[in-house]
Amino acid sequence: MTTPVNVTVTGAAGQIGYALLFRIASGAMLGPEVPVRLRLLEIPQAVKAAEGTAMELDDCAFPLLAGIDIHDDVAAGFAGTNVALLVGARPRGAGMERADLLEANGGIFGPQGRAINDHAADDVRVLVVGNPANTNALIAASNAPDVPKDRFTAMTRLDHNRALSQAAARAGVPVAQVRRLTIWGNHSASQYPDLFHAEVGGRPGAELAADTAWLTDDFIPTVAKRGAAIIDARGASSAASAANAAIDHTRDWTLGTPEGDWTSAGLWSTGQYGVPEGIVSSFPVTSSGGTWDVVDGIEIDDFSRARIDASVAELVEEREAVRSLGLI
Ligand SMILES: NC(=O)c1ccc[n+]([C@@H]2O[C@H](COP(=O)([O-])OP(=O)(O)OC[C@H]3O[C@@H](n4cnc5c(N)ncnc54)[C@H](O)[C@@H]3O)[C@@H](O)[C@H]2O)c1
Ligand SMILES: O=C(O)C[C@H](O)C(=O)O
Repeated sequence: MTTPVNVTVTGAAGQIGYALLFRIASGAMLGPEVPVRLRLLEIPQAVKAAEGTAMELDDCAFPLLAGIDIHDDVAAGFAGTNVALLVGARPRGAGMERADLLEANGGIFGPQGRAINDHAADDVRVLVVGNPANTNALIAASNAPDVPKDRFTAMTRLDHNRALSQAAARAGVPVAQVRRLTIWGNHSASQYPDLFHAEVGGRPGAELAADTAWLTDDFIPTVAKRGAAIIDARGASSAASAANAAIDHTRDWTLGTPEGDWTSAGLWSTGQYGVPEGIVSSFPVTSSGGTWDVVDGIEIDDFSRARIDASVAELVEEREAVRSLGLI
């Protein structure tokens, strides 16, 4: 039997955790042949709820599920981990300023980065879902000096999937006929969903984007503010779609992206497309052999440049804030 892959999920007793764990255990993330051992990492108050989820996982009798461990200690939670999904984060509370949120999350992602550095497997791959996802990924990566920076990613796949769906609806084509869309920048309202290089129903995405009123007043804000719209409608942030995006991201990272397409992921910038080095920004990416590569050679016009720059400026500000707090 193949050796099980160790998958750690933080915030396992939360909403996203509940939508995520069963799909990982079913084989949707790493493939139908790969057994998984789940490590659920929670804060002490939520361990009992995680135990309930583990009971339900047992009750599914998933053939690929090789074991479940529950931890409230970061070192144990990441021991030997191959895939770490960092979902648990501190939500913004009433009266909390952005700096308070960054500081509270620094208290989570700094120690988790150090624990990954010291205890995870050599091939560890990390996806940060908990918000602010890009800067939390930056904090975790900065606290893991022995782990290559390209192993830390932030999730913008949900934004990417939202953009695919909006573009397909506009063109009246199935979502499978939308390819090569890009989310640039931050997983926040400043992100830039770029249709100009996409293909939609066999036609250039630039044809859809030529309707500037629709592009700027509808498509871009609908995608960028979708998270807030879901919170408004559900009274809670997106969970099943976020879990689905985490599955998509990790599956593509591990098994590769389809030929002729690309996707979006938050990666440690090495300066591509004028994005400053050392921030975690979303880029157009392909994956093969377990490595993300930023797609080369995309021409960026003035319209796109201004929007990419604005989102990147927000990431640089977040980096300065966490730097001044001593978190990186
Ligand atoms: N990147 C994205 O696209 C995206 C999309 C949706 C939600 N999110 C974010 O994902 C995060 C989780 O969302 P949710 O709806 O599951 O929240 P939730 O409040 O339902 O669950 C969060 C869980 O994290 C746990 N937790 C808190 N601190 C922890 C720590 N230090 N270690 C381990 N676990 C800890 C909590 O006990 C809780 O069970 C939020 O930050 C949310 O904003 C990101
Ligand atoms: O939790 C949020 O603030 C929103 C979430 O990041 C989302 O995009 O759905």
